[in-house]
Amino acid sequence: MAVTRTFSIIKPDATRRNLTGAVTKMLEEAGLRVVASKRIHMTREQAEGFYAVHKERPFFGELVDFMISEPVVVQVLEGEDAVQKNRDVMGATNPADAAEGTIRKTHALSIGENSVHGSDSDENAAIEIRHFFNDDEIVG
Ligand SMILES: Nc1ncnc2c1ncn2[C@@H]1O[C@H](COP(=O)(O)OP(=O)(O)OP(=O)(O)O)[C@@H](O)[C@H]1O
Repeated sequence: MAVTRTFSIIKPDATRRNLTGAVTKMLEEAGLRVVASKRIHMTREQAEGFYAVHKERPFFGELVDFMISEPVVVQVLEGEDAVQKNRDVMGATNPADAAEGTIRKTHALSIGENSVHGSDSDENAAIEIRHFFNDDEIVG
């Protein structure tokens, strides 16, 4: 299995509750290494651009409002099969459906306020990483 990278966001419901460290610990314990990390307050334009694929979904406005409500922590994670490893430790989108021991089961509040984002493919990971990080900010 190859060492790859994925992109993660610790969402406002988690940063607001001082869970940046707790969430990062779960990512690290799952075998992912944090090779870049920064706390940012997304602009509306950034959030709308990032979630453009969901533009037609009924929850789009709510999702954008939530993502800009408080700062987030954006991270690049590295590890064997990083995209899948991250999605496994995140758990299902809806915390009610998430497996025991996952980040969303442990910390998420609802399907919207679900504590973390993780890329869903290697291709999207590369696009999302470029959206938020310059090459010199990533130290592997
Ligand atoms: N029914 C819903 N109501 C409110 N918010 C939702 C709903 N469905 C999804 N969302 C929000 O939109 C995000 C993107 O939805 P998607 O279906 O791509 O989930 P995901 O792939 O598990 O999450 P992400 O892309 O954030 O990792 C979810 O993480 C959640 O915050």
